[in-house]
Amino acid sequence: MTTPFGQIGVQDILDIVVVAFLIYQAYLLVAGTRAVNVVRGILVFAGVWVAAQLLGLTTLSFLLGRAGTVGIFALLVLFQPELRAALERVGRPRGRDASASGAALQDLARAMERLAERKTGALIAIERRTPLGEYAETGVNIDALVSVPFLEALFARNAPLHDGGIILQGARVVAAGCLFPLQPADGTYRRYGTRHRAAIGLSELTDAVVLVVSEERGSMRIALAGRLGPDLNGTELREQLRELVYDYPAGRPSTPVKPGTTAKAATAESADGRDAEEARAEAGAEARPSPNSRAEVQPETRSEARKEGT
Ligand SMILES: Nc1ncnc2c1ncn2[C@@H]1O[C@H](COP(=O)(O)OP(=O)(O)OP(=O)(O)O)[C@@H](O)[C@H]1O
Repeated sequence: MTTPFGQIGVQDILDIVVVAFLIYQAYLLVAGTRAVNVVRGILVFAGVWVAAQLLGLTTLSFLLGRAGTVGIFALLVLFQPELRAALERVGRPRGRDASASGAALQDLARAMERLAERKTGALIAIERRTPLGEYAETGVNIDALVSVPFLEALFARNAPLHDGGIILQGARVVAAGCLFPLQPADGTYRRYGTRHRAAIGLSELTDAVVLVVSEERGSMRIALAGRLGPDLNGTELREQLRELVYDYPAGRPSTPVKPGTTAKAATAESADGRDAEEARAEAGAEARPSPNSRAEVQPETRSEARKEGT
C-alpha cells in the first residue's frame, strides 16, 4: 500500500498493532498504582532531554543522559516489588479462581454483618488490579477460601491474627495480620481511628476495595480511592460488592472515585479551602448520591453529621 509515508505492508501494520497493544498492556499494569506518578516523571524527564538535544544544549543533554542511565537502575531497585508483582500478574491464569465468585462475596457480606452485629472490628482489603503483595508480606501468608466461620474466627478478639487487616484475592484469603499504610492523622479523616485510616490509606495508594467493620460503632463501610463511604446495611454492602468487585472488569484501569457532592459542599470546599469532608458534613441531609454513581462509594454525609452531633 502506498501512503504519503511510503510503502506500508501488512507486516508494518501488524508491527504497529502489536506495539500499541504492548503499550496499552503496560499502561494497564501501572494504572492505579504509585508507579503512575513515576511514569509521568520519566516522561517529563525524557521530554526535557529530547528538548535539550534538539536545542543543542550539550552539557544539559549529557548530564540528563547520564542521569537517565543511573536512574533506570535506581528505578529497578526501587520498584522491584511492583515489577515482580506485575510479572506475576502477567503469568497468572485468568480463570474463575482469579475473580471473586458470587458465593464468596455473599459469604464475605454475611461475615461482615455478623462481625458488625457483635461489634468485632475487621479490616478486609479486596485486591482488584493493583497487586497487594507488598502489603500481604507485612502479615502472615494464608491460602484459604472465604467462608463465614473462617472470617469470623480470624477477627475474633483473642485470635492470634485479629490485629491488622486481611487481604483477599478473588475468593481466597491470602494474608492476615497485615499492616496497611495509614492515612495521615492531619488529613481529611483526622478524627478517625487507625483502623479506618488504614483502610483509607490503602485505598488511596491502590485500587483495592477496603471494607471496615467498626468495633466501636458496629458499622460496615467501604473505603475506595482514598474516600471512606457511609455506613452500609447488608443489602447496600452486597450491592456495592457486586458492582465494585464482581462486575469489575479485569484489565480495566482503576478510575478514581468522584464522590457525589452537593453544590453547597463543593462550593464550600473550593471557596475557602476547607476539607471536603467537613463541608459535606455541614451539607448534611442535602447530600444525595449522584444518580449515575451506584458503584461509587459516597463519602459520609448524614451519618457523620449524626456522629459529630453526639
Ligand atoms: N496500619 C494498620 N494496618 C492494619 N490494621 C491496623 C493498622 N492500624 C491499626 N489497625 C487495626 O486497627 C485496630 C485499632 O483500631 P482503632 O480503634 O484505633 O481504630 P478505629 O478506626 O477507631 O476503629 P474502631 O471503630 O473499630 O474502633 C488495631 O487493633 C489494628 O487491628
